[in-house]
Amino acid sequence: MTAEIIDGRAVAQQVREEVAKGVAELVAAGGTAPGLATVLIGDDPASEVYVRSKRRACVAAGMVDLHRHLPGDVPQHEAAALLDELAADPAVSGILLQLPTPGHLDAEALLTRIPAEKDVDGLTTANAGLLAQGRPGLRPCTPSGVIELLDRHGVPLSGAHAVVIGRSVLVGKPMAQLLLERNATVTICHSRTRDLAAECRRADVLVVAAGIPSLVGADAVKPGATVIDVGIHRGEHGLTGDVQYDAVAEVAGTITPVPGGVGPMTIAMLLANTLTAARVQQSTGRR
Ligand SMILES: Nc1nc2c(c(=O)[nH]1)N[C@@H](CN(C=O)c1ccc(C(=O)N[C@@H](CCC(=O)O)C(=O)O)cc1)CN2
Repeated sequence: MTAEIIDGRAVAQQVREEVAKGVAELVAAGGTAPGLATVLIGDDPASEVYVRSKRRACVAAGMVDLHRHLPGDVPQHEAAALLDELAADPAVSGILLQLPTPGHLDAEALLTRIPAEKDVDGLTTANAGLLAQGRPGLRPCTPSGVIELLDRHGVPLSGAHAVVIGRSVLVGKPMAQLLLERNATVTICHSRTRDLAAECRRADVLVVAAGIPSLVGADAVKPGATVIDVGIHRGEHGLTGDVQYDAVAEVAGTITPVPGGVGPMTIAMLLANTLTAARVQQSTGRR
């Protein structure tokens, strides 16, 4: 059996077109084009690539690019002051602090400067709390992109057994909560999980966000399962994920590739969140 491949680039393009339409409608109705402030600190090459893609996507969707770049040795109080300035600026609908930040900075403390309604990355304590309580809020981009991929491919979640490998604040924990919100039975696995392969074999939907190249092989996948690979690793053979793609594609029913799977959805969902944030701010007169 060879798995159906989920084309993340195609779904991301659909989402981006829908967002562009939403922006045009907002402006036609007398609103203001959403403004996205990406904040990049330092010159990590991968972060530069991601932020450039976010800025291009933002402009292509009809939004205003309000990017800010700080030097890698910026003191904590200056980075915090920039976020405070963006938080107070009515032209800024959404703020995104690109992660990771340089080691001398306390990224968690910086995130607290972002108001929940402008937190288009869904990473503040306020939005994480709303998600944990099952209340509306801005959701982290990568896990909400995974849900979008599953929905648009008709993968049933209610009553399904979902296994998430990874417990990061960026992906694993919110992923598990979003799956729970959709009535999946969710198991979270991590580095101390005993017999990882046995846990994974119980999954109808397996989301791998471990950050370990080729961690999941065919022995860990139930025949016909949906396998979503969130990992991304740069090696001599190009980009690879946390899943042994060729072997797992022989067992799974549906699978995401790397590249071209979850990655493009991260940027598409950032745009969707920015439009949502702008709509809420403009409808409540906060802008
Ligand atoms: N503040 C944030 N920081 C980081 C996040 C995030 O969601 N918010 N996620 C990652 C990196 N990331 C976005 O920032 C990201 C990763 C991958 C992709 C992507 O499109 N990947 C492509 C391959 C692109 C390439 O050639 O490198 C793919 O998988 O097809 C987009 C965004 C960490 N930091």
